[in-house]
Amino acid sequence: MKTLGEFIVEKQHDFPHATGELTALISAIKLGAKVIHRDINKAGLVDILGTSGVENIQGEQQMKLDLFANEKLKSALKARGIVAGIASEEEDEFVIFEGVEDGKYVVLMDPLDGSSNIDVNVSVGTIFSIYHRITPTGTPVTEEDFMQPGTQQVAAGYVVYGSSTMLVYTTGHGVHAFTYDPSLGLFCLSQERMTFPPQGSTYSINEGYYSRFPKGVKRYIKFCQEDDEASRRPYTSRYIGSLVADFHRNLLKGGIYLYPSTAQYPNGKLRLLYECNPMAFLAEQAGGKASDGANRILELKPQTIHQRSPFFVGNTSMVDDVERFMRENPEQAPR
Ligand SMILES: O=P(O)(O)OC[C@H]1O[C@](O)(COP(=O)(O)O)[C@@H](O)[C@@H]1O
Ligand SMILES: [Mg+2]
Ligand SMILES: [Mg+2]
Repeated sequence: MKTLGEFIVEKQHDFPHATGELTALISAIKLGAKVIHRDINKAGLVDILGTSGVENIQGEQQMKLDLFANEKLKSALKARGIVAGIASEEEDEFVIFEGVEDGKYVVLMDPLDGSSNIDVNVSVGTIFSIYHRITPTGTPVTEEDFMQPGTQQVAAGYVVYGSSTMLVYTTGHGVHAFTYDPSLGLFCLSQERMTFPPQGSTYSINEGYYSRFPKGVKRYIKFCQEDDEASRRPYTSRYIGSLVADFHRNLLKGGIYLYPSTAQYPNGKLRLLYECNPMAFLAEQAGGKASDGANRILELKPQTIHQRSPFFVGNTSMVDDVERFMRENPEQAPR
């Protein structure tokens, strides 16, 4: 049995100039995940369910668990003295860590993904994306440090709080999964070098919004539901409503997750910097693909911290199919 700590130290050989700081950074996220796991597991017994009564800059109600997870991860990351600043779904602006101007890294995070599932005991997650800062150390980070394309990510990953709690990450050398053993307080290696199965047959989209989807997406959904044994259609429809949980299932079983532009979200719902980019890095490292319907997610040039993007991620052939239907049916989502 190999723990996450041992595995990361072992993998430092992948980086000739490794200093151990990235190892320390991921272990800070690991600590935050343990604390969140502990309270999520007894959510009904502690006061972390329900809304906080406060709205974030995106106009969304912040759940108590959103704020709890944000605080725990923020303090764990700051305490390590290597992260100079963070950006988070739950922070209106990027946060400069005072006194850590020498930190080489910045972290972007979705502290609690799948907020609509918090109160109903359905799997939720945490998503993280790590970059080297581009402004000089010894100075406070600036917005520039967070506006890097996804191709510049040093590492990315997620934690899924489900029937078991798992941490899945990549540093550009494959995708590896660790399962949390609460009796030992350790994340232990459960899958190394994960890849999408050759063919997928599950599609994950909120079909309740069908009438609001672009024509190309509507055509793709019909394609998924047609009978064609050779291509394993009709596909199965599965939608948990937590990106992390839907992605994790599709990574294991083969499939595609879709959140297109809609009338309500003309630029898509998911946030490029701390949802799309990290999942896209993982998907590509697992032999899959991530697109906004036409472009590679990782090459998109960020403009703002909380910008949204249409998001299609999963088996390469399935994302290719969506892109083809979008090209053949260029009509946008009805306004
Ligand atoms: O309820 P909808 O519109 O289908 O949206 C569900 C999607 O929104 C999200 O909940 C957005 O993430 P947050 O919960 O972190 O805001 C995704 O996890 C999920 O896939
Ligand atoms: Mg999210
Ligand atoms: Mg969230």
